[in-house]
Amino acid sequence: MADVAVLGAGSWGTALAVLLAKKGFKVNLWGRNSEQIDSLNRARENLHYLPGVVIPHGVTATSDLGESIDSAKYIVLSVPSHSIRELCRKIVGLIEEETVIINTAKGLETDSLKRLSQVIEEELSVKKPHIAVLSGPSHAEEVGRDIPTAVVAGAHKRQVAEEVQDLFMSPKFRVYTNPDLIGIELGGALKNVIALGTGIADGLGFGDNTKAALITRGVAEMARLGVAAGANPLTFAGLTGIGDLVVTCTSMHSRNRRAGIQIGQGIPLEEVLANMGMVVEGVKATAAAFALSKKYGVPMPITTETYHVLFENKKPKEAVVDLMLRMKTHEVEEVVTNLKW
Ligand SMILES: NC(=O)c1ccc[n+]([C@@H]2O[C@H](COP(=O)([O-])OP(=O)(O)OC[C@H]3O[C@@H](n4cnc5c(N)ncnc54)[C@H](O)[C@@H]3O)[C@@H](O)[C@H]2O)c1
Ligand SMILES: O=P(O)(O)OC[C@H](O)CO
Repeated sequence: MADVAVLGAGSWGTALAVLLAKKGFKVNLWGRNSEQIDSLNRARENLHYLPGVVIPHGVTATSDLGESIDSAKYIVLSVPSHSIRELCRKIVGLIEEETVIINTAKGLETDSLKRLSQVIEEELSVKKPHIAVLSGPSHAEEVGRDIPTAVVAGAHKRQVAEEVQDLFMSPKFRVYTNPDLIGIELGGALKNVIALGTGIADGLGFGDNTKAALITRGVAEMARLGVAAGANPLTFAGLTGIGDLVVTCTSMHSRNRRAGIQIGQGIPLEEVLANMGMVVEGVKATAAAFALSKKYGVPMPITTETYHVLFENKKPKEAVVDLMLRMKTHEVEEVVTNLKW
């Protein structure tokens, strides 16, 4: 019997499986592609998604979903956000009431605009498992190589968040807890939108001033939407807000930033996505965030301009001019801080 089943054998699922196996847990890693799974078991390395990281023998990879779950108490979801609902429908008959489902995907459901924990809760409602999220600044390439990293576990119940904290916590992987699921999940999804925008600015050849402006004004619009949706604004000042923004907007590991750079250089979106070979969550998240900003009546200028560039063929340079010259305003918003002149 496995202790943990990690569903999704891409970069993140593999890195988390490696981390848990190094802690001594028996881990089953499920991937839908049987050839890739066979290769992973043979080479003890995920050659496409996480090259150079040795997979310990505590990890057993399989393409059989039922076999992977194997009565595991903890199930980690590490597939792209657009496939979370479909995966939950497949596992609902395989889990127990006391199972802990830990979502690690960062995104929103594009049609319903729901957060992923809401999607999971809906699909698994007959079993009522415990649901948690794990999020924060954490590139698989670094976690797989034991580079010190700090993230956040969130859940409605403190005891569940603390269980997840204990499960993952290691000398190289520090886990905090936070009850603010709305803030954690919106932070994880929206930072990818700002990273695309920041990448576009890099692709246009702009500098560090531009990046600092986009990161800082990015967290302002993320928090503004978060507050309207019921989040704690302070969550956006934490690891799942500014922390994940910094790592995604500055690192060459980030697929969202790299995709943005290419778009800024004039390469069409379809071509960029076709060549990436990995998920670029920020593209779908941009459409969802743009719709949420309208739904809540919250201005999100960077998200809006990123949406125009990605989906309406607006020239990135024009988007920058429109951002710079939009209606002048003051910096600190009452909605976030209650500070008034
Ligand atoms: N890579 C990271 O550093 C990192 C860190 C934190 C969170 N995340 C999040 O984890 C999630 C997964 O990202 P990733 O980096 O592992 O992506 P990836 O592109 O590296 O791998 C995705 C994996 O999911 C599989 N997959 C795709 N569609 C599927 C479907 N419909 N059903 C089942 N499997 C499917 C692919 O075959 C692949 O194995 C994303 O939401 C991402 O934002 C990634
Ligand atoms: O490679 P990205 O842009 O999907 O970012 C990966 C992680 O979310 C960073 O925390």
